[in-house]
Order: sequence, then structure tokens, then C-alpha cells
Amino acid sequence: MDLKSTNGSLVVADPAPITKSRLGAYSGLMPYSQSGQSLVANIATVPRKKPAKLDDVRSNGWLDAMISSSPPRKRVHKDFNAFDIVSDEADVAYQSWMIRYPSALKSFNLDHAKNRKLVMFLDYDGTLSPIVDDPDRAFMSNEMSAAVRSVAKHFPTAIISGRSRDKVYDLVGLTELYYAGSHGMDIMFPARDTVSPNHLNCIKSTDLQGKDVNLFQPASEFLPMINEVYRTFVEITKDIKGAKVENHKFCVSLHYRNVDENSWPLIAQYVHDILKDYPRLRLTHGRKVLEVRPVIDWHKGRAVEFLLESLGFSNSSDVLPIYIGDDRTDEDAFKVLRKGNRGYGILVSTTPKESNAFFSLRDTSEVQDFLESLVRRMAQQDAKGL
Ligand SMILES: O=P(O)(O)OC[C@H]1O[C@H](O[C@H]2O[C@H](CO)[C@@H](O)[C@H](O)[C@H]2O)[C@H](O)[C@@H](O)[C@@H]1O
Repeated sequence: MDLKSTNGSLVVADPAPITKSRLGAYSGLMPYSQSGQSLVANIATVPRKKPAKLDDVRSNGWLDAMISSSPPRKRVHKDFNAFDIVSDEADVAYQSWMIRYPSALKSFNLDHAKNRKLVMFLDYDGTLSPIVDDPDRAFMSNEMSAAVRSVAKHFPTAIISGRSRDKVYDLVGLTELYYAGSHGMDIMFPARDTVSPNHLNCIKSTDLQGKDVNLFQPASEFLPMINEVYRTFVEITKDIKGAKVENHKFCVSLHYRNVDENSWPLIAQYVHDILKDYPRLRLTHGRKVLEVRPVIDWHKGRAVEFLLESLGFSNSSDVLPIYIGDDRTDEDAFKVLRKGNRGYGILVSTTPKESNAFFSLRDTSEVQDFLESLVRRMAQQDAKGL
């Protein structure tokens, strides 16, 4: 993989092949060495001044990405006729977008599986729980929880989230699922499942119920660095009303959804300046959230491949993976499935967007309908003895 710097923002290009290093870890996953620099930049103790200029984030596109990162809320217009026209135009655009990304509710059927075992991958925020202002209150409805549980009875099912594995487990609370947190950089799976000898950074552990499990944490050496960045972010945002920082163990989230738009450039410039001191970290954009994570060749798509392998499904002719997700970080998983027609990505979106997904669903309630309909169709097949 090559790191290019455009106006100070890091761009990841062409992943290098993963080869085993003498240390036993895979060198393709290793941080990109910068001669003479320690892993932890040790700058947290230096007080940060307000950035003098906010030009970098305007010219490098961060600000535009921040603005467009989540669809705007529907506004109630006083002029109802004007509102109707706008909605009609939006509907037409959405309908023509759906020609390219047909609704999974209408267009996916079990014939797509053709005797292959279906494996379900689910993102959490915006997919199983609606987007809300407070990330600590992003709960799944009881109906959605029941739908996910039923799906997991029929198909191996995993949650792959940007949140820490513990947080997403607390929110979902279903023991029958596999969980991958920190955008796939923290995967827990049962000890009985295969661990490929390729994955040497797998360790044995126990889950909250005391069961033996395997843990795969390819970014474990970044823990101190991530903690340091988390503390720095908390410090710089303490006077910015509405900003919220979350420590997701192997990545940090800085939310600006509830911050006055006039302060967005300031937040972006702070993050931009801080990242200059951490060449081994990079920024990704989520829905009204800036996410900082290690520069390693690992993402939600790699986590999907890893879990398929651990489940014994490396042979793609046996299995049909489906991945449902709503944001940019899910595109890595969609890409992996699209490659070689391995499986199907389903994008959850109320607005048209370019995607590597194959199908679409409008919102979390359609996700629930889709999961319920899969279970119904499976039950019908079972009843017919197919
Ligand atoms: O990979 P995901 O499970 O989709 O997690 C991505 C981020 O989700 C959360 O933030 C988003 O949802 C919040 C609750 O609805 C919303 O307030 C926020 O604006 C969204 O960005 C989570 O808090 C982030 O840390 C995750 O990275």
C-alpha cells in the first residue's frame, strides 16, 4: 500500500500484498514505518492552540465531505406547494436511482442463493437502529431485535460496526451472533471455529458468559496511540458545544452532528493539524462523524473475508454472503462482495448515492421487513422440504 499526502490529508492507495514478517505478524497489516518516529507521538501534553487558519480543510475537501456525509433532515415548509414539488423531484430521482440499485425487498429472492449457504453481515447504526442525535441512545426496536434473532437461527449472522465491540454488543445484546467492532479491527468468534494459520495475531480469550473464544485484533499495537488521540480530541472539543468524542478502542469518533455548522471548519482544522503528528493514523468520514483509525490494510471488507474463512466458508461456491450497511465504511465490504460476484451488498439509503452495493433498502424499517421476509421464505422452503 502506498501513502500519498494531498494537502496534508492521507490517501490510501494500492494495498501491498500481505506477506509474513519475521515477527510473525503480517507485514501488509503493519503500520507504515516512518524512520526515527516512535509509535506514540507523545504530543498529548502539549497544549493546543486554536488553529490560526482554516484553509487546509476547505481545499482538501474535508469540509465538503463533512457537509455531505448524512442526508439533511426533512424540513417542514410553510409553503406546502413548494414542498410537494421538491418531494416529487426527489422521488423521481430516487426511483431512477433504484433502477441501478433495485430494492432488495422486491428483487432479492432465495433463488439467488442456488443451494449456497446464506451468511448475513449487518452494520449497526443507520441499518439496525435509526440515526439519532445522541449516539448513546441509538437503540434497536424490539421488533428489529426479534428479526435479527430469527435470521441468526437460519443463517450465520455477524454484526460489523464502527463502534467498539463491547458497545455494539451492549446495544444488540444477542449472544447468538458474531461481533466485529472498530470497523472490523476487533473480531470475536467461538473457539470451535477455524483459525487460519495466516492469522497469527489471533488470541484465546473468554466472552462475558465465560465461554472460550478467539479474538482477532490486527491493530492491537495502536491502543496507546488511539487512547492518546482520544484524550487530545476530548481536550480540543471541550469548549465546542455539541461535539462528542467516542473511544472505540482501535479508532476514535468525533461527532459534529449537534455542533453549530459555523464551528465545523474549526473542528476539521483541529483534527487535520493533530493528524499531522500521527502519520500512522488516517481519517475517514462517517455520518456527521470524523473517524480516526490506524493506517493498516484492514477494514469491514477484510473482516467479512476473515469471518467467512473462520466459519469454514473460504470456498465461495458454498456460500452467499449478504452485507447490509448504510455508510461509506460499508463500501469496503460491498466492494469485496461485488468482486467476482461473491455476494450481495445492500445499501440502506433514503437518497440516491454511488455505491458498490447491488441492492438497496430505504431505511431501517425496510431492513426489518427484508430480514423478516427472508425468515418467512426460509420457513416455507423448510416446510416444503426443499
Ligand atoms: O459502523 P456503524 O455501526 O454504522 O457505526 C458507525 C458510527 O455510528 C455511530 O454514529 C452514527 O450514529 C449515531 C446514532 O444514530 C449518530 O448520532 C451519528 O451522527 C452517526 O455518525 C457511532 O456513534 C459512531 O462512533 C460509529 O462510528
